[in-house]
Formats: sequence, structure tokens, C-alpha cells
Amino acid sequence: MDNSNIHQQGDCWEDKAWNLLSKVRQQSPLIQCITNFVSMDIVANTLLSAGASPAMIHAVDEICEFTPVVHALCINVGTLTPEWLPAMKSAAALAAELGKPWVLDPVAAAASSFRLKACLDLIELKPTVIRGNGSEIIALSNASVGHSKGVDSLHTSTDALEAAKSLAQASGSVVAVSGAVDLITDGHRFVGAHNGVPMMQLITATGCSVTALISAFVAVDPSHAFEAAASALSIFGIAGEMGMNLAKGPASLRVHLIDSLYNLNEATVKNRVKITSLP
Ligand SMILES: Nc1ncnc2c1ncn2[C@@H]1O[C@H](COP(=O)(O)OP(=O)(O)O)[C@@H](O)[C@H]1O
Ligand SMILES: Cc1ncsc1CCOP(=O)(O)O
Ligand SMILES: [Mg+2]
Repeated sequence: MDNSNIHQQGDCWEDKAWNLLSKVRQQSPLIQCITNFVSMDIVANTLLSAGASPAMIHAVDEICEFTPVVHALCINVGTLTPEWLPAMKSAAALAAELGKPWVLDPVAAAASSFRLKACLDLIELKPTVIRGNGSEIIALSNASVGHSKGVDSLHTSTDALEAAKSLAQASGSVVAVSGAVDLITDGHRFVGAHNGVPMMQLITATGCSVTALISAFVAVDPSHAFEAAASALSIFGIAGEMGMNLAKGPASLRVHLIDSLYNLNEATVKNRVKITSLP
């Protein structure tokens, strides 16, 4: 989508997004990922393509040595079992204590009481950003399991607008809801990121990947988590748009999305970022 004629109320989102991607490329932040088995490969490759350094280190015995040296932590409950929870909680608590940014992906939070409680307990440990789909954010905001289809959403991001706002206000986290339009709020400000293509939903773990990318963006600018989350969502969407120009279906889109993220240049980013303020 060509962005050259869109005015963004002086927000200069295209500059912010490009500056953050450039910082990730320059600084190559180390991102600890405690993530699900399905997503490990694409999450690591997304982070590497963006210039960050992923490490899937999740044994509870390693947290006290490793978490203190990372630049950000990404926790994803996608294939959660009771054995994984202590490491997640211990890493999140340590990151919060050390003032390091950490990001939560509440995969399928609406699907079971076990998952929902785990996510709500993790939110007590003050994630910098929570990124989920519409059904996940609604379940967290209502603190109740509900309407969902496993890891997929039965809600649009817009359905979750009020839920995102109250979750952000209650938790103090930036909340991002992905979908056709990605919504980002800190409880007071609201923006929509309008990049991406529908076929991204047909590649498993694209949601997990964009959550990890948010972790990398927050790592290089921890005091501007709202801007970092919106920029990462927009940049990932642009990589999807560029990849779609070359793809024949979901499998080749996966490859081309990662290549496109790696190859994004200033002109493409600044021309395509589409982030708008919402009332
Ligand atoms: N209809 C759509 N149009 C454009 N981009 C989309 C659409 N649906 C999802 N995306 C993008 O796909 C990625 C994954 O989002 P989503 O499918 O909502 O997450 P999850 O996989 O966690 O349910 C995000 O970057 C999002 O912006
Ligand atoms: C299919 C699946 N099952 C458990 S985790 C997972 C991956 C979910 O990834 P995403 O939320 O990014 O679609
Ligand atoms: Mg997901």
C-alpha cells in the first residue's frame, strides 16, 4: 500500500519505525525467548532477519545466569504445560526486577482455565507489552475463558478495542491486538497499524513472530514501548506485503516474508508505514 499521500497528524510514524528498525540492526539486541515448540524456528529466524539475536533458553536452572544479560525477554504460552511455568514466572520476575523489558504472547488464553490463570499470573509480573489476537485479549480483560478457536481468534481486533483499553489500564502494560488492523494502546493513546496481508494468518506462528519482533524493538527503546510495539507490527506487516508480491501461497510467503524483513530499506519503510491515531 503506497503511503506517500497519508498525513499522520505530525506523528512521523514512518521516521519512528525506520529509526527503531535501524537501531535493532545496529545494536543486535539479545532476546531470550521462552516460546512454544511450533514457533521456535520462525521466531528465531524473524529475529535474525530483523538484526536481533534470539536465544531459546528456557530451563529454570539457567534463568538466574542468563536473564540478567539479555536485552529483552519474550514469553509465549503456546504449548504450555505445568513444567514450563516456573521458568516463565522466574524469568519474568527477574526481568521486571532488573528493569528489563519483557513481552507476553498469551496464545489461546481463552481456551482453558489453566492457560488463562497462567497468563493472568504472568501479567501480575508486569509485562512491558502484551500482544495477542482479539479473542485472547478479550479473555484476559474479562479474566474469563470464552469464545475462541484454539490459537485462532473468533474476534476481529476492533471487537477487542475496549478490552485492550481496560487491560492496558489495569495492568500498566502496552496492549497490542493483531488482526486486519493491529490496535495498540497504553490505556490512553490508541493507534492502528494498517500493514500486512490476510495470508499471514495461514502461516503458523506469525503472531508469535511479531510478538518476538516487538521484544526486539522494545529492547532498543524500552522507555517508548507504545511506539516500539506499533512500529514492530507495522514493519512486520510491510515485510508481509513485500513477501506477498513474490509468494505463491503460505509456504513461499513464509520464506519471502523473512527475506523481505531482512531486505527492508529506508525508502520502502517510510513509504509504506501506515500507522494512524484512533479516537
Ligand atoms: N486480515 C489480515 N490482514 C492483514 N494482516 C493480518 C490479517 N490478519 C492477521 N494479520 C497479521 O498477521 C500477523 C499475525 O496476526 P494474528 O493472526 O492476529 O495473530 P495470531 O496468529 O496470534 O492469532 C500480524 O502481523 C497481523 O498484523
Ligand atoms: C498451532 C499452535 N498450537 C499451539 S501454539 C501454536 C502456534 C500459534 O502461533 P500463532 O499464535 O502465532 O498463530
Ligand atoms: Mg497467537
